[in-house]
Amino acid sequence: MEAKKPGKSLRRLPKSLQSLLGLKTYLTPKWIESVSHILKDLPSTPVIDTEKIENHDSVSNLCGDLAQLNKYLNQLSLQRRQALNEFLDLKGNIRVFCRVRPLLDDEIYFGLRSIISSDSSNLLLKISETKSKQYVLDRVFHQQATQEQVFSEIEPLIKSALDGYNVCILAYGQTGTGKTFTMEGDKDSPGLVSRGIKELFRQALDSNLEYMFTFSMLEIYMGRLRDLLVPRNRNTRNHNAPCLSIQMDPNGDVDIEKLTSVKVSDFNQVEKLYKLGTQLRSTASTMSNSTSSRSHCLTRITITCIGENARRRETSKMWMVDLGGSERLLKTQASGRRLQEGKAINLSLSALGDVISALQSKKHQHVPYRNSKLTQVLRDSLGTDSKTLMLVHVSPKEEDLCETICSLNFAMRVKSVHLACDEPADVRVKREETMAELQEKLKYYETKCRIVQGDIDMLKEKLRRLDRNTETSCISTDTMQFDMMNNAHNVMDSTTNSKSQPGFMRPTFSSQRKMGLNYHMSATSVKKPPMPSKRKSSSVYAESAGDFQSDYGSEYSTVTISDWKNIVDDQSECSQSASEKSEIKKVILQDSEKSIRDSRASSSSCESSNGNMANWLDLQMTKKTSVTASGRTKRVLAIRFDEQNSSMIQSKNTNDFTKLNSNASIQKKNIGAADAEADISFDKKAIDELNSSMIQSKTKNDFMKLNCNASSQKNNIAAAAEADISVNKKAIDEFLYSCEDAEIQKSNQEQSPDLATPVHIESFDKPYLQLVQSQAKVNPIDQNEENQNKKGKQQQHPKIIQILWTSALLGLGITSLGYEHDFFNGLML
Ligand SMILES: Nc1ncnc2c1ncn2[C@@H]1O[C@H](COP(=O)(O)OP(=O)(O)OP(=O)(O)O)[C@@H](O)[C@H]1O
Repeated sequence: MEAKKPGKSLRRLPKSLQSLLGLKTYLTPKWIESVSHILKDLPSTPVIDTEKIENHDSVSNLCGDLAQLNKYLNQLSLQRRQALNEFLDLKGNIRVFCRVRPLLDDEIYFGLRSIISSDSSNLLLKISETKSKQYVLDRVFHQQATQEQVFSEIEPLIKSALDGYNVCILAYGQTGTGKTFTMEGDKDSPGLVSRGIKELFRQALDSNLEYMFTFSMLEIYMGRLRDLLVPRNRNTRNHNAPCLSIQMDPNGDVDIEKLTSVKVSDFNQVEKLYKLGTQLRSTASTMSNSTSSRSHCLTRITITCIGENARRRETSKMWMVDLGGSERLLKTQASGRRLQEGKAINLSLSALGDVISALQSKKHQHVPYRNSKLTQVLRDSLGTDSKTLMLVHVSPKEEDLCETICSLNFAMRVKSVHLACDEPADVRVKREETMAELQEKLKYYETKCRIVQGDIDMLKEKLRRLDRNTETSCISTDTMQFDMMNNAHNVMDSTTNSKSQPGFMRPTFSSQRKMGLNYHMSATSVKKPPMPSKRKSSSVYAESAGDFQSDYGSEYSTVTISDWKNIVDDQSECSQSASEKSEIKKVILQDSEKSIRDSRASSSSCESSNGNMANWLDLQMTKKTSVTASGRTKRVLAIRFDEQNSSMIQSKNTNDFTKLNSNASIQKKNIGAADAEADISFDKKAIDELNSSMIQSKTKNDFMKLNCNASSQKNNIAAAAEADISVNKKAIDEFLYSCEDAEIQKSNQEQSPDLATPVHIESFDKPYLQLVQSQAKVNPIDQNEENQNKKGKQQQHPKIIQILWTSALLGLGITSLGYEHDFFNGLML
């Protein structure tokens, strides 16, 4: 059989024997002499596992390269960011686009003709047969422009949002001109919200940084802010829903109290939430539009970059706003509630125009944010330090001419001053040249970033492969040694009178009794190497939720969106996915809410940490009283654990891998540590730990690779265990048969009190030999490992090592028990 390379344990042998000699006062001179002989015969230099060393060499080289590349990538990213920011500054931080709605089928049917013609930045409006008016905008999308084309102009803003800028995209226009179509889109042509968020996740994945996203949705209906991620009763949703309030935090950031924020990690999660939110939005049939939006719908995604200081802000926001339709109230002949709604929308749109105009002119000291809830909410995302895009929608119909002129006048009011006709031609040319240069730079940096990122990924892959190899060889060698020692440990377990001693050196139970040492032995006294503490399954989220809990003295209830879907609007739409229990809502309730809830006799399920949706909905309906409470409350939604797993499968995160990898190495070390106090069952625990740490991971690659590591470890451990079991059994057998002297194994002493007295091998009769062998067979650890992996590969130790070890063990046992004889001499080869 092929001899296995000597590993860690053999290298440690001299050291162990040296420390053995340190106990010479307790040992007989003959024993010392024998051990000294063994030492002399040992190779003077430690045996080196060259394969492992080579690996480590390459690993350290690769790590060095990786660090350099990461540094370079960070520099490139910074330069890219600067170029982008300059580019957007030149383009204007507040830009105004115009989109012309195509004539709809019924309009074509009735022979209506468009009064608008356009090119990329000019719009010509036919006012009469003889008169036209021209408008110059940052960009004009003609009637046939697709959603993709519109989105392509928005893309740079997504990058800015990831770079830490607040971004605000607003769809403005007369009712029925296609604002909702642009933002929401339909099944075949999704709108800007879906595309924007998808792109956000894509770019986040491509970058070498780690991001955290949360999703929120609210509407401003008649001056009231309402959470669109909180279900409301269908009949009362427009009137009795709780109203959120706006606060400014000390940094000047807007904070909307009680607004639900859902942590999201992929687009699918966002899509579900967005669909739910839009279903709750207030709409009604008007003369202009059968499903007219009667409120402003604001979708927010917050982006937090973990461990990156070079961003503009630690947490940035991207707002995507579908504004309510502007309308001439006289024309719509609205009355009652529709009239009130129309007035509220027009007032807030006018306030928005004032704010943007003030920001654009840069002459105003005062920006009138406080004039409407809309501008208060968007305050920190409309300023000079943010990127704003206003998409003005117009109708091509002649009958809408007045509204179109109003909308375009609004666009002129808010559009960038530098694009006005009064910009001198030479200034304009210069600006355009600089922009073109910056665009080139941007392209260069982006390509370079991609190439470097590719190199980094390649190096990481190499590292993983090397690491796996190292791990495998480490485990297969060390575990084998470890098991061997473990068997020795079974033979001669010990107390901890000298922790620095190898386990096998410690006195046996009976010898301690003989020596009168205070000895307590129990199964639990066997020490295990330290285990990494088990983390909660819903890692980051649970932690943050815990913080909220302590901050606000509140408690959670949990609601699944499937329940929610069943209760909230549109049964038919929701039923399709009603069985998907995808998200868990973790809501932190304030004390007032809690007391209301507690007082409800039937709310037992709500009181548990996993309250059901019906109770939660009930709670929403009783909130009329609770919203007046002064205490601050946060609502937080978390994605269900299995959903997180699926999302982590889709994400790529190098930090996680490193963390997990280091976890894995800890485990590996623990597994590999040839400590006689450990046992094989620890390996199984270590694997469980490793598996649990994998579950906490957020990345597919890491998950897969770690899984692969874990299984290879499992296999290795099982294989090594099996090999060792057989090797050890064989060694014991051989030793027992070939040597004339031996001591009874400690395990036998413990398990058979009548055998506790040491017995010479001379006195071994056949039944005793059978007993020793059967002990080895019934050793539960061995049995377990054998059952675990019967197909594991057999591994061999050089016979000499086995004899040396066993000699040392038995020698110590015998001498410490006071038996002196020459058996060592017989062992010397
Ligand atoms: N670019 C477009 N291509 C095709 N259809 C469009 C386009 N823009 C709008 N429409 C259609 O016009 C109709 C009205 O559009 P939409 O509801 O989006 O208008 P709106 O501005 O949101 O109205 P409101 O302010 O009342 O909510 C819808 O049927 C929509 O499908």
